[in-house]
Amino acid sequence: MSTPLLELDRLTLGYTSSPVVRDLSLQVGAGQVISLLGPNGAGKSTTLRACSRLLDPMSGRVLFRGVDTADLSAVQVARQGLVQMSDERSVFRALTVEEHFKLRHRGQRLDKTVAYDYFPALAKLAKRRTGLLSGGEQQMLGLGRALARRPEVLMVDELSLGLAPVIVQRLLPILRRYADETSSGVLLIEQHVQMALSISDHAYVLVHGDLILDGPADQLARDRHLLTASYMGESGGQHAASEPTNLQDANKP
Ligand SMILES: Nc1ncnc2c1ncn2[C@@H]1O[C@H](COP(=O)(O)OP(=O)(O)OP(=O)(O)O)[C@@H](O)[C@H]1O
Repeated sequence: MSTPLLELDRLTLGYTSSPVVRDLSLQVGAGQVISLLGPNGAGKSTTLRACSRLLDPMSGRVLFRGVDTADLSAVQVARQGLVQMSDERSVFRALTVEEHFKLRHRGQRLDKTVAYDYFPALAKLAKRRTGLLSGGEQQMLGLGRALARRPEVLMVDELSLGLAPVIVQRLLPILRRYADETSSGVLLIEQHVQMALSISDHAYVLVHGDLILDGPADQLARDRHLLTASYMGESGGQHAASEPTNLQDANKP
């Protein structure tokens, strides 16, 4: 198998001496959309912080294109293409949509043609001040700006925050298309679980910092009971002492 674009290798993370994510291994391959699911406080955002180099691992490694990122700064990993959609969410209300693409992002140029290709509606709104955009349009601009950085792995934490499900349903497939068309990877945190699974190849479920379950997204989408049970900590054992349930392994003869 080729080297994954992003690999978390037995990652343990925390803010104090007690870890909030334990021994997490996960992979994002070229052209894959991977969901990281789990209830509130499970450690999902903490995991993305470590990938973005905003938090040093207590143990374990984050590898980008097979290279340990431990010696890289947050700006360096982002420049190399491991990008978290974050501050793109905030818009400058007095600037137009077009003007947002002239702003560099931590020194990186934005390619507005990429954003307009994925969101033709943005091109039509180019001259509008962003203070006058709807919440969905602002999120479109945020995602458009993240894609305009041409990430090799894009990490998205709760695209749906504050948005109506119908808008999320329109935005999420863009991530699928981006992965398919550019062979980039996407690592997605999303509370709309079924919507996330519908665009994902594979999903991992974290509960209280432990990987409880992982498997092909279509299989998890079909087995809602297993997914619900995992959120309740009933699948594969509750804490690190037990092995996580891997649906692919479980199905091997
Ligand atoms: N800056 C911080 N300092 C100390 N503890 C933190 C910090 N940020 C998060 N935590 C704690 O780490 C744990 C995991 O939080 P995290 O935000 O990663 O969870 P999450 O799965 O993303 O949750 P949610 O879905 O609610 O966003 C929680 O117990 C949280 O209170």
